[in-house]
Amino acid sequence: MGPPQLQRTFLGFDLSTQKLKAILLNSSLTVVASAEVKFDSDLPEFRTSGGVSPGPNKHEFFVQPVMWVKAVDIVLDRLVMQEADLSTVAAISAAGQQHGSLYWSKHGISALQSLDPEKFLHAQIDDSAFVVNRTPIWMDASTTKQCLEMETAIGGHTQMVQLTGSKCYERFTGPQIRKIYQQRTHAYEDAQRISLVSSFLASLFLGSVAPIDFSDGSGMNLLDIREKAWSKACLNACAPDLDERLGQAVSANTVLGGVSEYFVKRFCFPASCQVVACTGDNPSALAGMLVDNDWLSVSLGTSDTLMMSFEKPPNWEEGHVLCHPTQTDEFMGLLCFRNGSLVREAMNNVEAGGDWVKFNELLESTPRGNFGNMAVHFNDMEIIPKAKGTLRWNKDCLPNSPDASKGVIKFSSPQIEIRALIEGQMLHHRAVAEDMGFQFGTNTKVLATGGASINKSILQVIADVFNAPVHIQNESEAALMGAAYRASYALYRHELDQTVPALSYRDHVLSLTSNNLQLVCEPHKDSESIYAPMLERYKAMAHILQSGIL
Ligand SMILES: Nc1ncnc2c1ncn2[C@@H]1O[C@H](COP(=O)(O)OP(=O)(O)O)[C@@H](O)[C@H]1O
Ligand SMILES: O=C(CO)[C@@H](O)[C@H](O)COP(=O)(O)O
Repeated sequence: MGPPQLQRTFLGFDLSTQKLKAILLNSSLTVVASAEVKFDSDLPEFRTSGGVSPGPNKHEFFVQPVMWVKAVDIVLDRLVMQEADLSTVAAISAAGQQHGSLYWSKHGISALQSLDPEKFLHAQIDDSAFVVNRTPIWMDASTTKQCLEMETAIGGHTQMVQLTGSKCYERFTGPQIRKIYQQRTHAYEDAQRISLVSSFLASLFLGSVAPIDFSDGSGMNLLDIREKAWSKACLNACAPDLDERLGQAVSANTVLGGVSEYFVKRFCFPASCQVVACTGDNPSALAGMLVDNDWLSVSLGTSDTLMMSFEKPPNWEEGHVLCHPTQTDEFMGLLCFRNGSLVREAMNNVEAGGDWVKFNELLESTPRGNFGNMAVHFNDMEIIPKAKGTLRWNKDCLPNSPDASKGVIKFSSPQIEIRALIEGQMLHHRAVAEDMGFQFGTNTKVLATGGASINKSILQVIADVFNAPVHIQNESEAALMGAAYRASYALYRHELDQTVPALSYRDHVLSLTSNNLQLVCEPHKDSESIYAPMLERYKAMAHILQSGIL
């Protein structure tokens, strides 16, 4: 047995749309155990599809919070079954899908503080712990009215962008809270505290309601991202007495306190184990990627997201600017595309019987550029641009031709359908990233993560459309790794003699582990000549879909 410091482990979680994942890293930040709980298949009693349920009204999506609590019970049991030694865990942190909100009842807060280690968490943090049992998540797009009201109240969307880094988006937590306040006023009044999904996980481990961190807090249209404090104007525009329900926001590097006695007694965590502020899954993915500012980070989870670091917030009113999770003086740019994996999955089911190997064979059997066939599939209302519908163009369709808005009904083969989907998705992502100010150039490198990043055929299309080499890390789950890395860094800062200068987050992590980047795909030489004109055609197609809903 080595010295105690070398026996310490760090536990990270990622509560994303479809799963709860856990990872245990040793003192050299290498994986020693991992486990996951898939909501649809492991918790069928909640009847989710892709981890969520549609609400009764258009664009409404929700989750029952108890499902997430139950998933925590199960994932910890699964770690123990793998003989993970939880008595070595020095610090815990987590990532959570962004924007979702949980509304704690008075009873829920006292239950958190007095958990009985003889019982499951879900038997104690049950429906009565929350005043809203069908809690909105990021897929919910039903708050257009509240967005307008909030922006109007603070003087328009430019003002909202200046303050919070984003104009009001339907899924952002502020408009969602306002909807609860307006439509379920009693529930809002009874809510003692409001958590994000990330700070909810921190609360379970802490045994009291945990603060929201600046990065995930930037996805609410409530935080002043420059001042790193709730904006009074935005709070007032949202709902009354909101500051006391949110509590003070903190840096993602904050050690919040010791783990709840429940985990010490039930799972043998050491009493010294510290809980570190949790953050959103996208900021956590950026933290897990350990890359510098030349890189474009691409997460292919349920949503496709692009992430980049900025020293100063870019001047664009679409997209999102968040407080950076690890470089505390900097910002991160985030673009989120709703029509990501679920659209690919639907196409895989129809055209390749749900078999990704077959899907890839079909994708690879068509040439780059797809003989001039292109498609845009916004099955659900896309976030940027706000557009819905499907449009297929063959080589003869031109932006000004009379049938441009109808396009063609179906392509002649599954091969063409599949390539048109993947090329169309990546052209969409590139066009929006360029609008945000990301410059694709000879230095650009892409790092891919998330569930679909194991698919090399899709990564090759990204390399070609972005005209940049694509890398992956050894572990395909950057958000999860980021959670455990941050736990290690915050504890290092917490224990550091204050007279000694602290290493940066990246230097700390890289002093313990290597980055393990693997180059997986390089762009073909003719890529730019093929995809530059297609980018213009894509823009015309997206414009047609966008005009359709205006
Ligand atoms: N081989 C594959 N090729 C393409 N997509 C895949 C593959 N394996 C899994 N996926 C996609 O990954 C998605 C889940 O990614 P994940 O990052 O776990 O999601 P989340 O973190 O949002 O819960 C699934 O919706 C699935 O479509
Ligand atoms: O809404 C956003 C980001 O703004 C989503 O990216 C959610 O954070 C869900 O993440 P995944 O489960 O798709 O990783």
